[in-house]
Amino acid sequence: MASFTILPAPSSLFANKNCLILTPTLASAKGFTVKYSRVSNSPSISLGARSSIQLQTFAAMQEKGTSALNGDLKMKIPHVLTVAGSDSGAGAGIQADLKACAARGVYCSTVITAVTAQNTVGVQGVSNVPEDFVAEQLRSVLSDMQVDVVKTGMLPSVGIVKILCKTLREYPDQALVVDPVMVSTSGDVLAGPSILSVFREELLPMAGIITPNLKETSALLDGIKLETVDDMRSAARLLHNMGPKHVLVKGGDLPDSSDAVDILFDGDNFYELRSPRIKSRNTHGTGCSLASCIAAELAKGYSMLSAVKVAKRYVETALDYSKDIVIGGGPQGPFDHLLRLKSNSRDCQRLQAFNPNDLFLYAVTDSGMNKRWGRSITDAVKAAIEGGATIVQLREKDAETRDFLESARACLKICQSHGVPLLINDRIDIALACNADGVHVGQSDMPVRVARTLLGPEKIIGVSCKTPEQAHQAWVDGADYIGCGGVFPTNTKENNTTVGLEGLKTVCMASKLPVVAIGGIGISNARDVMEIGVPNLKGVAVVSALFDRQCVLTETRKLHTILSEANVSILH
Ligand SMILES: Nc1ncnc2c1ncn2[C@@H]1O[C@H](COP(=O)(O)OP(=O)(O)O)[C@@H](O)[C@H]1O
Ligand SMILES: Cc1ncc(COP(=O)(O)O)c(N)n1
Ligand SMILES: [Mg+2]
Repeated sequence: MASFTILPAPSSLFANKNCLILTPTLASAKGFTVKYSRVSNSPSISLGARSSIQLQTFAAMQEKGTSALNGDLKMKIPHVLTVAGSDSGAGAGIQADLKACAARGVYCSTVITAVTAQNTVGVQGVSNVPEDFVAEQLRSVLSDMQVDVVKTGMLPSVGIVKILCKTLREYPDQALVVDPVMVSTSGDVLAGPSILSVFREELLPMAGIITPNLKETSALLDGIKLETVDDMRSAARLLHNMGPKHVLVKGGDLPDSSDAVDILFDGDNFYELRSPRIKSRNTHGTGCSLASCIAAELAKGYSMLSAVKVAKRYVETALDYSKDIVIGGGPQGPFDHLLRLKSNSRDCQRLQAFNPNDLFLYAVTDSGMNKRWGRSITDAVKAAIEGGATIVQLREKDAETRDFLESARACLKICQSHGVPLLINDRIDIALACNADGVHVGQSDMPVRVARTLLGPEKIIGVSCKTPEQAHQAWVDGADYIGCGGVFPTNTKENNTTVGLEGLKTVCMASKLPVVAIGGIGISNARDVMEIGVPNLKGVAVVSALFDRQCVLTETRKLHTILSEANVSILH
C-alpha cells in the first residue's frame, strides 16, 4: 500500500503525479485512509487497491485543467459496469441492472453483449453483438470512467467471454461479480453448454463472487442433482474450488421450500441466507437484480457478506411490493425495482399539478377541537369539504403515529373522491406512508429542500413564512406556496407574533410563490384579508373558525360565501 505525505496546499490536488497535495478532510472525502504519524504528528494517507487508476485519472484530469480538483472537491460516485444482454421486456438483463443500481443509488454503465426479443411469455429471439464491438464498448467505459465493480450477466458466446477476460486483465482494478446466466426463468437458453469450459477456466477464477442459480450450478458441475440445502452447500464448495473468492448458490427455484434460501461460501464459512418465499408471478429478473445489487453495495465499500445480505433483502422487499402488479400476460412478470409504480398509479387520481387557486378556502384540522366537539377527524374533513373547503391540511400535533396514519388514509379517500388535495402538517413520514398530496412545514420543521428530496417533484410543499427573507428562501428551496401569518392573534398557537395586514402585504409582494393567509382569520375578517388586493394572495387558511364551532358544514359554507364575494369585488 503506497503512502503519501499530505502537504499543506489545499487549493490544488496535485503537484505532480507522484505527490498528492490535499488536506486530510479532502483525502477522507475521496475515500483515502488518513493516518497521523505518531512521531511528527503530520498526517499521511494510504491508498487502497484502486489507487493507481484513481491516480491516473486525477493526473489526466489535472492535465486537462479540470476545475473539479480545485477548490470544492467533487464527489466520487460509486460505479458499477454491467456487461450483459438487453431484455426488451425490461424485467431482466441490462434493464434490470440499471434499475437495481438506480434503486441502490449507484451509477451504472452498460456494455451490451446481446439483444434479446423477450417478454413475460419467454425469449422469442437473440441477436449477439459482434465481439469486436463488445470490446469497443468495454474499452470506452473502462478507459474513461472510474468503475468500482464489473458485473456480468448474459455472455452469449465463447468469443465474448474471452474478450471480456482479456479486457479485464488490462484493467485489473475493479471487483468482479459474475452472474453466470445460462437459462432464463422461462427455460430459454441464453448461453449454451459450449460456454462452460471458458467460464470454468478463465472467468470464474477472476471473480470476487459468482451467483449461479440451481440450474447454472448444476450445469457448471456436470449436471449434479440439487434438491436440498445440503446439496447447495456441497455444490458451493465445489464451485469455490474453481477459483472465485465467494460463491452464492441461489435457491429461488429450490423445490418444496417455503423459504427462499441462498448459500454463501467464502472458502471457510457457509452462510445460510433465508427469507420467506413470496408468492408471486413477478419474479423475472430476480437473479440479475440480486447480482447488480451485490455489485452496487460492493461499489459503496461494503464487505461481501453485508453486500449479499442487503441485496437479498432488497430483492425480497421489491418482490413483496410488486406481487399484485400486472405487466404482460405471460407466466413470468417483471417486478418494480424502484417500489414506485403502485403509488404512481394512485397518484394519477390527481391529474394536474398543484393549482394555486386550491388555496382559496384552506381547512386546517385540530384534533383537540374536534375531540371537544365530539367528532372524528374524518367527519370534520367531510363536513369541511361539503361546505366548500378547497384544500385540507391534517394538523394533528398530539396524535399517536399509528392513529394518525389511519385517519390520514381515511381522510385521503374522502379528499380524493372530491378532488380536494390533502396535505399533512410536518409529518413527512405520514405523508409518504399514506401517499398524501403533500406537506406543510414550519420554519423549525423539516427543511423544504430535504422534504422535496424525500417526497419527490410532484408533491405539494407549503411552508410557513413571516418575513420576505423566509418567503424568498421558500422559493429557492422549491416550495409550492407559502402560508403567511399569524395575521391576527389566535389561540391555536402560543407566543406567536402576528404580522398584521401590513406584514401580510409586505410578504405577499416579496413572494414569488402564491400565498395563503393564516392566523385568527374567520367570518368577521376574511373579507379584510382578501381586500389587501395583492394578486398572489390566493386565499385564507382557517382552524378555529371551522372546527371550534358546533357545525363545521355551516361555518365552511358561510366562509365560502364571504370569500367568493370578496373575490368578485376584487376582480371588479
Ligand atoms: N419467490 C421468491 N421469494 C423471495 N425471494 C426469492 C423468490 N424467488 C427468488 N428469490 C430470491 O431472488 C434471488 C434470485 O434467485 P433465483 O430466482 O434463484 O435466481 P435466478 O433469477 O438467477 O434464477 C435469490 O436471492 C432468491 O433467494
Ligand atoms: C438478457 C437477459 N439476461 C438475463 C436473463 C435471466 O433472467 P431470469 O433468470 O430472471 O429470466 C434474461 N432472461 N435475459
Ligand atoms: Mg429467477
